[in-house]
Amino acid sequence: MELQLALDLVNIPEAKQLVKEVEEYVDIVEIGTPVIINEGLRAVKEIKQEFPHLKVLADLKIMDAAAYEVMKASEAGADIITILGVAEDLSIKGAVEEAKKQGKKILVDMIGVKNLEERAKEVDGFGVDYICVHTGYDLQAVGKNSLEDLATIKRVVKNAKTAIAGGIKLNTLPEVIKAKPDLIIVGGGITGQEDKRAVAAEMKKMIQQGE
Ligand SMILES: O=C(CO)[C@H](O)[C@H](O)COP(=O)(O)O
Repeated sequence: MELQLALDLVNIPEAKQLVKEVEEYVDIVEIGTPVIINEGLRAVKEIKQEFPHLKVLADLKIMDAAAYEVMKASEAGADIITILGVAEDLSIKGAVEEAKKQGKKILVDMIGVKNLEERAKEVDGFGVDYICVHTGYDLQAVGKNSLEDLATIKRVVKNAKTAIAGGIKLNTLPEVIKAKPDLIIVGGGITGQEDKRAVAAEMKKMIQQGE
């Protein structure tokens, strides 16, 4: 199980500072959609340059023009690029093809997918690298989480790695670990804490113990 730090509400200098604090304990740094909207792919480029030993995920949440956007994120240094599960089949296949050309990986974010089981089976057949269940901020606000969805995709996904995101905190991490996703994505559960390094270290320890 890998741990991904999601950076959403920071600018580039703040992102660098945050990664410095927790770099020993995370496997992947996510440059979140709001950061890319504010700072562009320069954020991906600068983080990859400063932390070349970490994998960087560009959370583009691609919906269209997939091959082009995967190419641009790859050029900026992203190792993993996200596309939405609700995108057209052709877009997801195009993203996978371009990522393979560039030696990169594709994570499909299943946020907003209604027919989760059926769609997860389909996108798993497209050769994507990760399939991620995700409770976005708007559903977190009404008390939802992705544990049930994780169980659903774990049942049907045969090729891709499974991932989970959305509101995971230290106190909810044990039940996530028990469900054994390949990748656990944590944003505010680390970035919103007073002692980020200590929380990241504790999370990493719990994940290692759960393997
Ligand atoms: O992609 C995202 C929002 O769309 C976030 O990066 C993801 O939900 C993880 O952040 P948090 O743990 O704070 O929910």
